[in-house]
Amino acid sequence: MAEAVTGSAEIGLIGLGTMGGNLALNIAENGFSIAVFNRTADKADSFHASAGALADKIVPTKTLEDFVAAIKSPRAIILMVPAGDAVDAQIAALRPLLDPQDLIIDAGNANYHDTNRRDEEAKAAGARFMGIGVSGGEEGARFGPSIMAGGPADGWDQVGHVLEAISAKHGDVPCAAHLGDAGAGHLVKTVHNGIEYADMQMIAEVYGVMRDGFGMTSAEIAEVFEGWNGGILQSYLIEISGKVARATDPETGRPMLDIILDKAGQKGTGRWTAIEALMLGTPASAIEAAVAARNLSARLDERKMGEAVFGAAPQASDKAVIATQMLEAALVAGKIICYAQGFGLILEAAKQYGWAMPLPEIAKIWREGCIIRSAMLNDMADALAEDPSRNLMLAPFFSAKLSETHDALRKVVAEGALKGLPVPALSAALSYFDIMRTERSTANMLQGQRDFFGAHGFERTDKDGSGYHGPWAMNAS
Ligand SMILES: NC(=O)C1=CN([C@@H]2O[C@H](COP(=O)(O)OP(=O)(O)OC[C@H]3O[C@@H](n4cnc5c(N)ncnc54)[C@H](OP(=O)(O)O)[C@@H]3O)[C@@H](O)[C@H]2O)C=CC1
Ligand SMILES: O=C(CO)[C@H](O)[C@H](O)COP(=O)(O)O
Repeated sequence: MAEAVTGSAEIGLIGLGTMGGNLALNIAENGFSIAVFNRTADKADSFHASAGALADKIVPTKTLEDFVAAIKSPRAIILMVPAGDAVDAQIAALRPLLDPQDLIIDAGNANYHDTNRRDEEAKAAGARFMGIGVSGGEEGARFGPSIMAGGPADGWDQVGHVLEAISAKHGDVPCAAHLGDAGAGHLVKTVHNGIEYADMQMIAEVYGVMRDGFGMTSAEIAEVFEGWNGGILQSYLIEISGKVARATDPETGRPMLDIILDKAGQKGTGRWTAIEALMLGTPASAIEAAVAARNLSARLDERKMGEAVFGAAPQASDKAVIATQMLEAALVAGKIICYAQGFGLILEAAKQYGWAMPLPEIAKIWREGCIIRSAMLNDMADALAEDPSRNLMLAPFFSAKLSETHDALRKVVAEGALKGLPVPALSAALSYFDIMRTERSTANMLQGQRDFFGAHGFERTDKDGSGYHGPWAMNAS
């Protein structure tokens, strides 16, 4: 175990990559002295040397022992390394050097089940651990991310003021909050990313209708996104979609979008969201469709073979039938539905773990700094404050918006189906909407089938109770 206080740095950070380096500069710029350490140890010195006026606030260290010794006790140490084994290995290397009251904070994109486990392991060892989700990419980390914290309340008491200071601000309200115990912060970050996947996918789908259906150029599409960003869809993702569509390749002079290969990467958080939704039995079909679309995009060779066998599907779509205003309305509907699914998933997980998850607070800390920041989150915060357990699409503001836009969503999905323009996330959102407004669904047939082949029993519409069987029991084969 380490000796008592030797250092003066107010906080420590391990992992000077894209996120960690920028977060460390942000912390220093906000007036907190910070000790830094990196696996490739020389990076700490080069980072320090390139920190300019902020160098005074940064203590570079080359061994874990020196790093730990440089931090004021009780220590708070942020890890910004890749999720999984790297986090466990870093914790294992640090613990023997720390005092029990010291706090390790995993600020990477962890699977919240890992965070729950690490929290239990820390508690069993009499130590303290927090998991915080940080969103905003490189620029957010440097100038103000959205921060979703989970872990012991005394951990938040120790570092909350630093996290609030470095976070993005909505007006003067920090986009950082303590959301619950253990993995609560990482769960919320994961769902944030799941929503991010769906939002991005739906934007890509309407881009596809404009490109392949309407035959619009990238510049024309950029103009549409730029226009939408001045309206109800105002958001970081619409804004950057306009910028991506507007950009030209410096090498060839061609639109960037014509140069970028159509194979989407993924680091796993969208998939974690979809898996979690399935495990918790809560519908997140728009998010699942977005994950599946990324998986399909990666199968470029198979897609080429498919095109060779069946011919390219997209056919021209009549702009008079599907105007760009209709695409905008379809995106509004899809967006409301994917957020309804995301917040529903958070609510379900919170129930399972007994976390008093503050849903309106989550919408508030997503208003700035993070990748899914948008004007609509303000209205979502208000709607969730009215009733956090109600499906978001039933809140009066959003039910009115959906009533105005679901017809456009249907027309876009129908046109996509007719013209071979894939719109899987918008289509999943539409099916969710249709199912969620149908009192009498078709699951009576499923129950009949289950009872027929497995005597699973069903409930009746005309009597109370369960475990009823149909007249087919003797005939089943
Ligand atoms: N990039 C983004 O937009 C966002 C990323 N995140 C999350 O932040 C975390 C860091 O991501 P990012 O900064 O982009 O990643 P980078 O690849 O830029 O940096 C990774 C850092 O972790 C260190 N590292 C890698 N492997 C190990 C290991 N086994 N043990 C100790 N240190 C290790 C690297 O050290 P070395 O220099 O030696 O390689 C480097 O400092 C991830 O969890 C990521 O998911 C969260 C939000 C946004
Ligand atoms: O957390 C993030 C943004 O919020 C990261 O940028 C994340 O890497 C994005 O996910 P993916 O790489 O799977 O697209």
